[in-house]
Amino acid sequence: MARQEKTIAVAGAGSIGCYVGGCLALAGRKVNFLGRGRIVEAMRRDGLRVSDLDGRDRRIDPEALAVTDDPAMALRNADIVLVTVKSGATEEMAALLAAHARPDTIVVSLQNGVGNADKLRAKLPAQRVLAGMVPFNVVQSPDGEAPFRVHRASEGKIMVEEGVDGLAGLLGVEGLGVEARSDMKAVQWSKLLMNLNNALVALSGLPLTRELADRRWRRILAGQIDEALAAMKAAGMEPARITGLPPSLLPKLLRLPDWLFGLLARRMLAIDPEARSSMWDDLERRRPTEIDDLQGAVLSLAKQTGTPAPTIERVAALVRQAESEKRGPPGLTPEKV
Ligand SMILES: NC(=O)C1=CN([C@@H]2O[C@H](COP(=O)(O)OP(=O)(O)OC[C@H]3O[C@@H](n4cnc5c(N)ncnc54)[C@H](OP(=O)(O)O)[C@@H]3O)[C@@H](O)[C@H]2O)C=CC1
Ligand SMILES: CC(C)(CO)C(=O)C(=O)O
Repeated sequence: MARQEKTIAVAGAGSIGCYVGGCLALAGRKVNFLGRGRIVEAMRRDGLRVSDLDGRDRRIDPEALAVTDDPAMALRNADIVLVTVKSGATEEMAALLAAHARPDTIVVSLQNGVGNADKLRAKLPAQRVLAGMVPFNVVQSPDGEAPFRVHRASEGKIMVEEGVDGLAGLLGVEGLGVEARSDMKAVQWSKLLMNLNNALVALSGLPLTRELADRRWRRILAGQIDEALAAMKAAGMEPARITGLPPSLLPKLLRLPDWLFGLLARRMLAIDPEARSSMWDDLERRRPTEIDDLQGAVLSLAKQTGTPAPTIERVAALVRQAESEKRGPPGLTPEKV
């Protein structure tokens, strides 16, 4: 795949879309950002700042950015579309792609959850749709900071489904490691285990490092992971190894005393102190969360396989309550969960 001539559209210019698209644009790739509202206005006015916990801090001037809220303009000449909207907006984005993207466009879902690539496939029979997985957290600058900044707050390589020659090379640029994988379903289920923590960060309101440093929160996460692993086992599914540790050992690691966990999980804890979770971002902005696609996906599997999942059910109920109250992250203690 010849790199410089390809046009890459970012469908959903938010945290992940602006970080990934920003790294690609900085590397000289042609990038169209499709976004809306506050972020489109900010990027048009002041450009984009892209930083990371490895110390990179780079800027793109507004004149060098192709940013629009017009789907036709962003999508019609795209060779690759990276879908970076939240799960609840996937169907809407799929309809825009069906209307505006070329049949030979390759669509890559860079979303959490295990069902978004399939939702896109169902609406886009002509296009090739690949699943992807983003392991790192991205923090957006607070409202009013200029230029709008996206900061990669933890480590890890993006994984994309194999099958399109040169795709990992096209997307793998400075600040952005990309690996092609043949086992994306197993990768996504494994990421889902990590994402069971998004809700705990959202309910506590704590930064990820502080939440993970507290064994009381880790025990709740371990309980959710145990339930998810039991449901996956009953369904004959094995989550992939995407961190240094086999997924089956995660609950054991999480239940260790704080001092030992801190020692053994040093790599896992290389996280910016500002990082929280994308579900915390949603409660903070009074938006719908991805609870149905994260805890909800495990609950569906648990129901199908007849395995109990009381911890996940309770966490999901608390997130749904916070979502409907629209008062932001409720700041719960582990005892309240
Ligand atoms: N944030 C993170 O650190 C991580 C996120 N992920 C996953 O990546 C995916 C994206 O998350 P994230 O980047 O946080 O989400 P964001 O909400 O930050 O970004 C999505 C953006 O897409 C915009 N959007 C939605 N629909 C449209 C549309 N029809 N046209 C134009 N713009 C649209 C949204 O605008 P509006 O706000 O107006 O709706 C929003 O700005 C999720 O599945 C998430 O779970 C994975 C790893 C880490
Ligand atoms: C924090 C992280 C990287 C892992 O849970 C994430 O996927 C998210 O915020 O959605």
